[in-house]
Amino acid sequence: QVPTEEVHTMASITIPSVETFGPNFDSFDFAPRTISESQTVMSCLSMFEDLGFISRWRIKSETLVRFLLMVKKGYRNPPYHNWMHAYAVTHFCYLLIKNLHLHNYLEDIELLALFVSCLCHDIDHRGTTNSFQVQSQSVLAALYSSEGSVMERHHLAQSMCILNTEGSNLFENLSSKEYQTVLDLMREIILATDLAHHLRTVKEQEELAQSGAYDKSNARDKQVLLCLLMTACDLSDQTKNWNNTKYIAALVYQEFFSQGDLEKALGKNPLEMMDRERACIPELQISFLDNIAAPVYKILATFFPEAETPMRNVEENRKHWVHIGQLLKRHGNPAQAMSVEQI
Ligand SMILES: Cc1nc2ccc(C(=O)N[C@]34C[C@H]5C[C@H](C[C@H](C5)C3)C4)cc2n2c(-c3ccccc3Cl)nnc12
Ligand SMILES: [Mg+2]
Ligand SMILES: [Zn+2]
Repeated sequence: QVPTEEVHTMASITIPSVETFGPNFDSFDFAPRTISESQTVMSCLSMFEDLGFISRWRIKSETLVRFLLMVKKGYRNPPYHNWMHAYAVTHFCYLLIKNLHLHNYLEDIELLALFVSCLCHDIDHRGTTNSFQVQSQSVLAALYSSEGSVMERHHLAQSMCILNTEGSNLFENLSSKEYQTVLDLMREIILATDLAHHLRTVKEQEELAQSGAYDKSNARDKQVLLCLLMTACDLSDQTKNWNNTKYIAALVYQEFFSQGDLEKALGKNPLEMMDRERACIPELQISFLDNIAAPVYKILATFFPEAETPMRNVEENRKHWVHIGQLLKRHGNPAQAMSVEQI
């Protein structure tokens, strides 16, 4: 539940145009984390309006405001997996819809589902991984570990709760068929944010992109594309300037190292990337870019030539990590893990 007066105030104002948030708000080079947290909900309203979702899906502004405030409140405050991450991911989805003319590849309802899934995809994240849920025998593991993607199933469940709450059901004016479709799509899309799932489907994404035979009437083709687009949004901090990328790495490894500390306290051996004593951040980030992030934006650029900028920026960021790695070798003690503050 969110304060009623805040909802009414925001719902009564006219929604500002997206230009309010910066002249190049709709460009791939725009860094959404430069928007202050106090402006994020308003700029989400502007994105919904600018994408034509409010009129197309007859969304009441009071419902939209309450939904956005409930989603934002649903996020905790770990270093990385917080509301600002969800906002940055959602902004990249806005960029994709605006710059790639996705309505030629996907139905309107699929674009709505993708955009709303970006907002909700990490709700109530605790800053720990799926394997940590199982290792620590958390409540969430008890609920979902038999199906896998423990955290993603929880993010989905939390999202459904908000949509099922009177006054924050964004889809209240959709037909029952549309309603069922958008929830089914959100389920597929949010579960696709598990990187282990992504690694199982990336080959198919690559083949579809290279075939040049994408078929908008083929349900499987659309599902494969939606998963690619969602992962592209989730990793989009890697497609911005070096300052942003460096900052994000500091946040991600704060989360990872805190989990590693917890695992050691539980008598477990953390993965190297979670262990502040062993991790070499430049090395780990170069392999994350090579094995996970860069292929996503290469495939995206194969589908959509307009998506060249994000792909080039990832390549640029990799060069910075190589340079940092060399500096560390030359000046630092290679065994000593670079502290995140030193990045
Ligand atoms: C900058 C950056 N670095 C990251 C380095 C590593 C990993 C990561 O999960 N690696 C893997 C490596 C193998 C195979 C699977 C499962 C596990 C074993 C763990 C993935 C993620 C990283 N990541 C994310 C991110 C995206 C989606 C979910 C969670 C996160 Cl944290 N967003 N930004 C970053
Ligand atoms: Mg996630
Ligand atoms: Zn995420």
